[in-house]
Amino acid sequence: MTLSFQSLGLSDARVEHLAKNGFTEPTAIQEQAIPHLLSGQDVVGQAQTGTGKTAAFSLPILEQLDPSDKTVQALVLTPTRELAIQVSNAISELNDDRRVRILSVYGGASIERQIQRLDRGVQIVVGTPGRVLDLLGRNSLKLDTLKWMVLDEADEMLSMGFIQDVEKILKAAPQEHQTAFFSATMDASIKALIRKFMNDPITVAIEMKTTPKRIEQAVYMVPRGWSKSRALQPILELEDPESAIVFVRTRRAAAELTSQLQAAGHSADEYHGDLNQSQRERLLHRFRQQQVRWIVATDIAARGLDVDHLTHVINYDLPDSVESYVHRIGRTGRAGREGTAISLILPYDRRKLRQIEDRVGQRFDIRSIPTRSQIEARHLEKLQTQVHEVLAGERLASFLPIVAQLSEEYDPHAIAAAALQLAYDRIRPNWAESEAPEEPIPVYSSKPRRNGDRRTPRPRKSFEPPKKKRSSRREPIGDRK
Ligand SMILES: Nc1ncnc2c1ncn2[C@@H]1O[C@H](COP(=O)(O)OP(=O)(O)OP(=O)(O)O)[C@@H](O)[C@H]1O
Ligand SMILES: [Mg+2]
Repeated sequence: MTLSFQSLGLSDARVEHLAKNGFTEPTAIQEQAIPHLLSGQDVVGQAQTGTGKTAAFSLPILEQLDPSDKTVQALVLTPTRELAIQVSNAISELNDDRRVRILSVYGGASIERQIQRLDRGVQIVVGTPGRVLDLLGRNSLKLDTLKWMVLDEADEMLSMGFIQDVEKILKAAPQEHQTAFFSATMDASIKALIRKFMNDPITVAIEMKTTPKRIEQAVYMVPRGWSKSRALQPILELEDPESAIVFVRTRRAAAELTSQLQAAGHSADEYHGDLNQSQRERLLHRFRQQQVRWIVATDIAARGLDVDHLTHVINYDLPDSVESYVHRIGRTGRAGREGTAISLILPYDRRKLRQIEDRVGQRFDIRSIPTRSQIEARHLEKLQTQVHEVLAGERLASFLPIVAQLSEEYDPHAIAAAALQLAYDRIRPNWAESEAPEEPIPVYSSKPRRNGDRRTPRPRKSFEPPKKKRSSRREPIGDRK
């Protein structure tokens, strides 16, 4: 049974405001976390990507903060700048009291302007650790009246790359405050840190062992002797993504693949840490406005981003960690929508793939690169769906006189087929330039699996890092050259 927002302890006015924003029923994490947060407890909240964790931690803060007090009462830390902006926008949308001021603070943007805003009085600050520390150091941000501290993407924030900054920030907060950690992934290694930073926390965990069912996950093997960029082409022809994030490992790979996609006439742009902050924000804005269809990104886009029309996530390169896979694919299939996640693999990726399978509790069947006839069939199927939609619409009537005229000479079936041919020719790939094979290319395997393929998936708690080289330290979300 789903509870209402009201029964969770939120005020009538807030519930009404939520309904206006399309929030009629709480999601599972909201249902379970909000009452604990309202009662003053520390909370560790784990729930799948795209299930409304932002509102789960923001609503109790908005409900209980004192709007007449102009000092900073809540601080939310996020691992990336764009996430700081997005979360502060989300909180602003949930807020209906004009006295409540929310500010995002992050690097790459004018610190003076952020200081001015803080001076004028802000109750909720959302920021990246680096800039928050900078502002604390200048005494522009003061935390002595802080009541709530939230780590969004907590496992990332407590990873080696961020932990020292986070500790310094926590030291600046008063003893008495409420702490909340939220993420879609929390591995066992952060338990000790939770004990260190939290006061008898309650853990609210929802469906942690799997990824959202609404995300269809597909894996393609790059054929022997093919480059990945060549293999990507028939996949894009088959899927024809409305809107996609293509994840690559390095900034350089992002730039290269973007150039290739653009040269082939696609609407694509690159998104990574070599861009300056205003370029990053501008691109994300164009992507949200659907002015760019595909972005080629490093892992700086893996966590938290909420772009509602995103239909596809493509792992051009597999991520380094299983957590990152979960977050990347979670950019699609949000808030009850459907989405598709596609991964391209090479034979040596099989081990990593196995770890991903264990984590998401699913075996993937490895597909070979789409053939021309598969692509053709998919396009015809799509065309048929579109014809159904057009038949249900009204604009159709204006074409009827042409049909009447043509039917003096031709059979109506032939006329319909001719119109379909015209439509199909516009959407089908240009086969002369296509890499799509005529015949399926067999998926090759390096070694047979030792225990055969019959193992049932066993969800695992966390990712086992490969034995060599990598230590348990993880880089902060950033990206590689
Ligand atoms: N109760 C609700 N009713 C309708 N939509 C909701 C509700 N709660 C959240 N949403 C919407 O769901 C989307 C995803 O929410 P959010 O970004 O908070 O997910 P998340 O759990 O933080 O995901 P991630 O792990 O990827 O960060 C947002 O667009 C948000 O507006
Ligand atoms: Mg989130």
